[in-house]
Amino acid sequence: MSETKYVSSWYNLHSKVPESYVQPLDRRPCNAVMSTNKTIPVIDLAGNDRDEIVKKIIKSSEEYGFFQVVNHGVAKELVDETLRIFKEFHALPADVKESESSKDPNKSCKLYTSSGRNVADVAKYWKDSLKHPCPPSGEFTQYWPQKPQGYRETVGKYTQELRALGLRILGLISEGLGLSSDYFSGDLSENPIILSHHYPPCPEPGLTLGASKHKDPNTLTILFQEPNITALHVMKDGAWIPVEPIPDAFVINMGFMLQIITNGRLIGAEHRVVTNSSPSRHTIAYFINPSKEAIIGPAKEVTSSTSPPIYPSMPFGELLEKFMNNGPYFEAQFRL
Ligand SMILES: O=C(O)CCC(=O)C(=O)O
Ligand SMILES: [Fe+2]
Repeated sequence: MSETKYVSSWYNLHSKVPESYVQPLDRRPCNAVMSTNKTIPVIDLAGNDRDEIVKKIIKSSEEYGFFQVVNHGVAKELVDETLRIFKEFHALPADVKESESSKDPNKSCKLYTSSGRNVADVAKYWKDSLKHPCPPSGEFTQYWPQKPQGYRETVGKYTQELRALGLRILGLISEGLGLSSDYFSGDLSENPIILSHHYPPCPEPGLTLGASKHKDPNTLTILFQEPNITALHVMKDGAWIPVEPIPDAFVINMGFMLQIITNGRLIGAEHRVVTNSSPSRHTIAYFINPSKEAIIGPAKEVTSSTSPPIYPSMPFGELLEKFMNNGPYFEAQFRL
């Protein structure tokens, strides 16, 4: 069974995309409206002018909900090694991947395939993803894969570094919004998870998607994209903007929780992933997630009598369930 389960295992046996992977007409990349002149802002985190960096981060997050960072301080060797480990993981025999990713009976760590995120999904997606928690406490590490060799050590180091980078960026965002500098460092960032996505080559990229149009259900995402392949698109003003990979940069995007916390000022932008006829594409998504109990709602510092809360407050666990169950219809329903 596992031999045929993952897209990575069977994609090269077909010259056409199986019917269940063909998207409805209005979602196919071949029919998409692409933006011809916009790009996602790039921010140099090593710049001397801190105020300028803060301003750029806020402006990009208001306009696009996305930006890229360069000179972010995470060692290139560590990023390259982590990407190599994940690529090797997806290239392992299916039964090995399966046993390496199912050590926790509660399924904190899992390898899933072709699945979308919500009720709006009608066709399958051209990808396999490995996902597990990576909290600073080290809890759950005993359930992480042990293959390829060095997985736990490398992914452990990577997730520590990305946590520091994420908190640094959230600190800059807090500064720009008038929140305390440690606003996000407690239960709003307690439960990070890491996802390793593999999008194999696809014989008919015009018909399929690697990931549906979605907003991330978290606070902030730090994405590393394999160089030289463009496939991530961000929605702005009714058109898709491609996010070109920049060597050694990270893509930063606001999650829907940050949109709520900032009372709609920063956008949890919609994005999607297309496929390519070659080569294979790998990405690493680090999700900063609140604890289940953390109360998510507009921060009092960003609301006032003239700018009242537009969203209710509730525990993250409850909010996440509503978000996942209602998909794209959720946001309109959720507004006060
Ligand atoms: O792989 C990508 O380019 C994006 C992945 C993504 O959007 C996600 O994990 O939420
Ligand atoms: Fe996403």
